[in-house]
Amino acid sequence: NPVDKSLFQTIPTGKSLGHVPSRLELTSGHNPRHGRVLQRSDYYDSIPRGPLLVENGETKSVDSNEKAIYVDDDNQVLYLDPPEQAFTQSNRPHIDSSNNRKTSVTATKRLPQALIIGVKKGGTRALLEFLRIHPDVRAPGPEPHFFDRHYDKGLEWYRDQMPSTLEGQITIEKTPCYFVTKEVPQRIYNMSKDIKLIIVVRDPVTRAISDYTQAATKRPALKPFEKMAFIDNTSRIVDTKWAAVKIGVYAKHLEKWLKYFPIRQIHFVNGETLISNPAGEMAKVQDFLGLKRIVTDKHFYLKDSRGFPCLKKRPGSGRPHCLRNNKGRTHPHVDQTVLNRLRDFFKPFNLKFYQMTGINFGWS
Ligand SMILES: Nc1ncnc2c1ncn2[C@@H]1O[C@H](COP(=O)(O)OS(=O)(=O)O)[C@@H](OP(=O)(O)O)[C@H]1O
Repeated sequence: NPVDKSLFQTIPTGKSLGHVPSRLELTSGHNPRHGRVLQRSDYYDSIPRGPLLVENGETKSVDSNEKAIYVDDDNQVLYLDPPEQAFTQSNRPHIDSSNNRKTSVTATKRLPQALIIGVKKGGTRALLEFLRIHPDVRAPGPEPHFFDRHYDKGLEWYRDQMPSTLEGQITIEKTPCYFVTKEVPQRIYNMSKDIKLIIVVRDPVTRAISDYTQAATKRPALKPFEKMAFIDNTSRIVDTKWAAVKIGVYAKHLEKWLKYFPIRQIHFVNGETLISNPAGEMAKVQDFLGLKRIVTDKHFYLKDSRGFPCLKKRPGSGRPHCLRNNKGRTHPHVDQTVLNRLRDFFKPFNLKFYQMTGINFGWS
């Protein structure tokens, strides 16, 4: 019995889910967390459901309604999930009840086959949200931070952070810190040497200001950007130890990845073009992942004066969806001489990066 995979994306629940377990297993049995026997007839698709609160990558149940709340690294609420689609008695794919075994669908949690590894403030959230429109892509909302923070929890923990996928669907996650954490390339290689890696890059100077803006939102007493960027303001020697600067030396970080992965296994997304021409960048990403080009310009609209592209329809709800206001923050004014000094600093590293990738990003 072949199953129409589109069912998994399009069927609305049509009823309130009420307070249901956050995850239903495909097999019946006792769920220690909820202390009851799960029946196959409850929900079949094993999509993680609310009520959930996801905080710093941790998932907790909450007592409110059936919305999932995703928060970003800086603890800003990203979005509230609408009730997700569920299979009901009438639209559920066929199950062979005689031997109580699934015959036609294998929805199971798998380790990722692709990762968005960086860069922080490059546009990684936008890329992930755009990819999630694709019916053959599934991804967790929060950043798992497995290879940098939670590696000691093991691969089974990591797998458990992933949504269930059907045969042929790609599991992907994004954790921008991976790109700059020195242990990570080898750890990823040990999991899968064939994994596809995606890096969203952006002019390192604006990236640094974006990073600073985020930090200053959390710590209003933070020194001005100009004071952070230089070891001392008279000599204007760039403080290469400051993370906002260090992350932008892309060539140095990339060298570490190339010890484990060939360059053809890494796809570079132009973060600036992801804003000005999202469909163009998405076409290349879909090609790289071996996906049919389903996400196209018909999925986007330009929202407002900020000029960021938004989705016309969010999967699940069908409503328009823009990234929250913690993306696209207004940057502070930075003195032109400071910008020039930083541009000079990054120039040789940018040129090296263009050589390594074979792409001229045009930042210098
Ligand atoms: N469609 C859309 N909507 C809103 N924002 C967009 C979009 N596409 C890219 N961007 C840019 O993404 C920047 C944030 O990057 P990340 O998502 O990688 O940040 S984070 O590392 O996960 O915190 C964010 O940086 P700032 O503008 O500096 O806030 C945006 O410029």
